[in-house]
Amino acid sequence: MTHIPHDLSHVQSRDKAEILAQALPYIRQFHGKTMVIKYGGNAMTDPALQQAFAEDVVMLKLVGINPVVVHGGGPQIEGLLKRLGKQGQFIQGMRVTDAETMEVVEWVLGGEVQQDIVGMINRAGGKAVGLTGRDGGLIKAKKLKLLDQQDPALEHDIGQVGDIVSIDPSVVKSLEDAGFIPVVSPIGFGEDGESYNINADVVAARLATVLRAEKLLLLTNIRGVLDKAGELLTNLSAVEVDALIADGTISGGMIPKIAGALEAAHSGCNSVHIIDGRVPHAMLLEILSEEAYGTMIRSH
Ligand SMILES: Nc1ncnc2c1ncn2[C@@H]1O[C@H](COP(=O)(O)OP(=O)(O)O)[C@@H](O)[C@H]1O
Ligand SMILES: CC(=O)N[C@@H](CCC(=O)OP(=O)(O)O)C(=O)O
Repeated sequence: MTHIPHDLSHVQSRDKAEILAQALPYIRQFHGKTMVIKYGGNAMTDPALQQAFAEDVVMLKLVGINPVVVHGGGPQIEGLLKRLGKQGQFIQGMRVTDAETMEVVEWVLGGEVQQDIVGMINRAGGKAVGLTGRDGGLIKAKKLKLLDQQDPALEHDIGQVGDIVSIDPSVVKSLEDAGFIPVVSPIGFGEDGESYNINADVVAARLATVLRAEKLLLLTNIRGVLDKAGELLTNLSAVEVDALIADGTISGGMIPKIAGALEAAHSGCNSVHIIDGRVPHAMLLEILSEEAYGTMIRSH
């Protein structure tokens, strides 16, 4: 065992106390505010990180902040599709969703993944409640028209992928007010009750807008948005994002993420960040300390 000299352990506990004390102004500033946290499927693969995530969510609630979790589950959907002998296909970061894939999406997101997260938060001492877009009429959707990025006259048919028509946040607000932590699966419902698969970043961004959330945090499996040389871009505006998409620096799953982030920033969400969910307690550090993490998306 390493011996810690008395004076050094003293310094360490003083540092710890300072870190805790630093949180006070943030707790005061954010008390009573709503924060939407997108928990990406890639960020939830490690059990120790899952535990840290659940503890952070409970901690936020206990200090008077209202976290609303929107979860993904892309890799988990991919896993079940593979077992069924199907190969997933994506266009502009959106999964091509035929009827069978839609069934898998509903099982995996609305069932397994949602209930895992609800269970983890509850074991950490919170009171989480799982919702899909059907519950309380939360997410109304219609079929997404996906236009080709190069030729907008060309439309891609990607099946049952949803475009959000409206969000009725009353069920989320009632749960928040009653002390619960809503955990939302990104599944929307159409006029005839048909289900739609919606990218979780898009749902998180729209929910943050409708709830007038103080913050939108998108937890993913990368440090933030990177440039061509792999360097972290610490903050980005719409004009800069357009250029990065046009030259191919931003691609795949980062496209809906950044589009959602921009939408939320434009619609008045005070701060929007893409952060690394692989860092233990990344969310807590971003919210309750002066450190800046990941990429901040600016509205101008
Ligand atoms: N410029 C970029 N900077 C960072 N990641 C990028 C960029 N362009 C594409 N990506 C990809 O986007 C991925 C994050 O999106 P995604 O896989 O959908 O994550 P999540 O499951 O968290 O939503 C990264 O792991 C990376 O592979
Ligand atoms: C239309 C579409 O692409 N839907 C996503 C929904 C899950 C998701 O967004 O998961 P991540 O956040 O882990 O990527 C999908 O089927 O993978």
